[in-house]
Amino acid sequence: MANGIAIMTSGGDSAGMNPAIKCAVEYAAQRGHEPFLVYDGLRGLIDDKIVPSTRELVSGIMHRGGTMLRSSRSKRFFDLKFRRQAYENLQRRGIDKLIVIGGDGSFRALNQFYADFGIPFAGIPATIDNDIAGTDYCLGVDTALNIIRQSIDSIRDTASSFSRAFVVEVMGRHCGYLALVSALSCGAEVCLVPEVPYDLDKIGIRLRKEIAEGRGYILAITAEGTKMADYLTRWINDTIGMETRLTVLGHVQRGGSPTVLDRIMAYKFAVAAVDALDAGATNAIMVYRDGTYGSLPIDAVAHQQYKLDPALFRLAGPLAT
Ligand SMILES: Nc1ncnc2c1ncn2[C@@H]1O[C@H](COP(=O)(O)OP(=O)(O)OP(=O)(O)O)[C@@H](O)[C@H]1O
Ligand SMILES: O=P(O)(O)OC[C@H]1O[C@](O)(CO)[C@@H](O)[C@@H]1O
Ligand SMILES: [Mg+2]
Repeated sequence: MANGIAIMTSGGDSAGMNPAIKCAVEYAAQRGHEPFLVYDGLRGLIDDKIVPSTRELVSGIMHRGGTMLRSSRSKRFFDLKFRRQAYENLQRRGIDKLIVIGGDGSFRALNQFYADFGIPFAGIPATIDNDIAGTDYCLGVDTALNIIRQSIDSIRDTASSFSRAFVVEVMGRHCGYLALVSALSCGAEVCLVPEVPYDLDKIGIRLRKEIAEGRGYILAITAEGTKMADYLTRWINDTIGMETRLTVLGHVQRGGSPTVLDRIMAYKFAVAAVDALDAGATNAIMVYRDGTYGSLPIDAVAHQQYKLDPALFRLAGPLAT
């Protein structure tokens, strides 16, 4: 009987992927499976970049950011012809289960693959965007937040020294989670995210009043999904009358050594993924919700809209008005 489990990473890399790879390999072997590694994500699945894993291959990776398996966004995987090629690569090696560490798009890809060829998979949520429905946490978020925190703390030093305003754009695709948590934890004055309506007139009245009372500098955080960074920079400069600079943090947010939280979460998710496959799950996503680990069927995750935590939503209001 085939007992190969292939482990892969897909979509945007995030810190915590490496600890998840290591744990999945080691735990799968302990449970009597033959672990394989897929390099280059879905592209590698198609192009047969699949090797049996050994302890050596996954040693010394715990502290490294990104993914040692590398990742990709593959147009070809949308095409059945290439998915069939991927299936044949797995079949030849006796691989009958997959663990995918990635985001919602990667889960949809593997769900399509399951519908085509019946290869069960378990998904481990890993994306700095924290935009996966059904889970409060995705691997990489804490590390990204710490990098953003460090950057904003540094920007505050120069903002206060020069009595300037700074607009800082953070990643997150359509999700405002990174921006909002960063704004709250860094004490920003303004935060614009796609999920929360904002009112520049009210923000203007508030900032002018604070400046009249002695405010010397301003920190404003925007989520990339608002596409407001350039406009807000000009608006603060011209309307509020404070010299303003823009910093787009960009891909620096995706790198860095995983934090303790990301390492521990990676282990929990990886063990849960192997256990879920052993228990007969066919397309389950590992989740962490209200302090509890569990799994959800793919439809409750990849085809649902992510919703911002209502408590965060309420805290965001004062920063957007
Ligand atoms: N319906 C689908 N059918 C086949 N392949 C798909 C499907 N949806 C997504 N994919 C594949 O999954 C890849 C990864 O998805 P995506 O680029 O959205 O990243 P992600 O996994 O959501 O991670 P992140 O959002 O953090 O970058 C896509 O580039 C594409 O190759
Ligand atoms: O790395 P790429 O392909 O430029 O994609 C950037 C996107 O990926 C993410 O970093 C992760 O999904 C988003 O926050 C960002 O919009
Ligand atoms: Mg995604």
